[in-house]
Amino acid sequence: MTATIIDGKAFAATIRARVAEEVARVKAAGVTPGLAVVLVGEDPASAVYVRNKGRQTLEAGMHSEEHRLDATASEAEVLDIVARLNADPAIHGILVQLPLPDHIDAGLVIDAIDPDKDVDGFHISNVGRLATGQKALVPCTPLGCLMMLRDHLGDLSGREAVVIGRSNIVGKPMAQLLLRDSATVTIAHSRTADLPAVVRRADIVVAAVGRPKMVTGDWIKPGATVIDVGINRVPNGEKNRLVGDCDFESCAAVAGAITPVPGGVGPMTIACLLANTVTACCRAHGLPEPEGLTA
Ligand SMILES: Nc1nc(=O)c2c([nH]1)NC[C@@H]1CN(c3ccc(C(=O)N[C@@H](CCC(=O)O)C(=O)O)cc3)C=[N+]21
Repeated sequence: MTATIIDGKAFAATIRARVAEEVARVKAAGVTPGLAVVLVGEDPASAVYVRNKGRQTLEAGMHSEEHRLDATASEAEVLDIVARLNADPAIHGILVQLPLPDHIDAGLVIDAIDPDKDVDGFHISNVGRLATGQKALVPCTPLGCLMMLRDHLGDLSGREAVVIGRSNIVGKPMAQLLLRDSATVTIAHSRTADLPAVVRRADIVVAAVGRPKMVTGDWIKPGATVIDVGINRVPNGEKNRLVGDCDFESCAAVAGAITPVPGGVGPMTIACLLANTVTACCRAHGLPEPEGLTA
């Protein structure tokens, strides 16, 4: 194995330490950043995420609250909670955990969140602000990926980046961020002709498709930087095991650097959620924004 392992877990800990410093600064100015998470029903895949998020929010010195609703809750009930959180001055960040049950229109709920409290960056106005280069709240997973890429590679300008996956949550905002850093960006997806050949051009590969071990070493240009966003649960004896969208062993034999799963992108996502909450708090109160924690 030749690739450098990009330790997202360790990097995320440094980001959280920076967030804690910023929280202390903001508190000294008389405000405590607050994050509210809304959960509808039980999604086992999200359980670890929710637990870690709540703990790390408190560890950073912020206010944290969880609003749990039954899986049978109506759309109106969810919209009502969002409206109350929008109006609550103690709350600077609102995250509605996805996926929502089928009977609730997720687009409607997301667009009901005050865009200035939308720490997921999923609201249509944050999507538009990012795409047009205005000040936005940026989705946490792509933001975490960008931080790791900048940390590892420095300047991204002129680099060939291939994003595999076109979701609104990862693929599209990732492409926007890479473009803003002047990379040459290709978005590949399930209909891309000769996907391996497209990926082989890339200096930067971001895999966000949700298919275990889909990307193999023969797709990777020697020395490329590989960011594996996939968090796939696959059966492993009695228990489940987490694997990424990349086949780690074969990719690591060719890549210059690669993120592991677990311990790569996942912890950075949570760190960026905390960072976005502090950023949103500073903007709401006209305080200087944290440096190095935004895109
Ligand atoms: N509105 C919304 N925003 C989200 O950002 C969002 C969401 N809904 N729904 C669920 C997914 C999932 N997600 C994860 C984040 C971090 C880890 C994470 O920290 N994973 C660790 C360990 C996980 C483990 O051990 O199971 C790792 O990869 O190392 C996992 C999953 C955010 N999501």
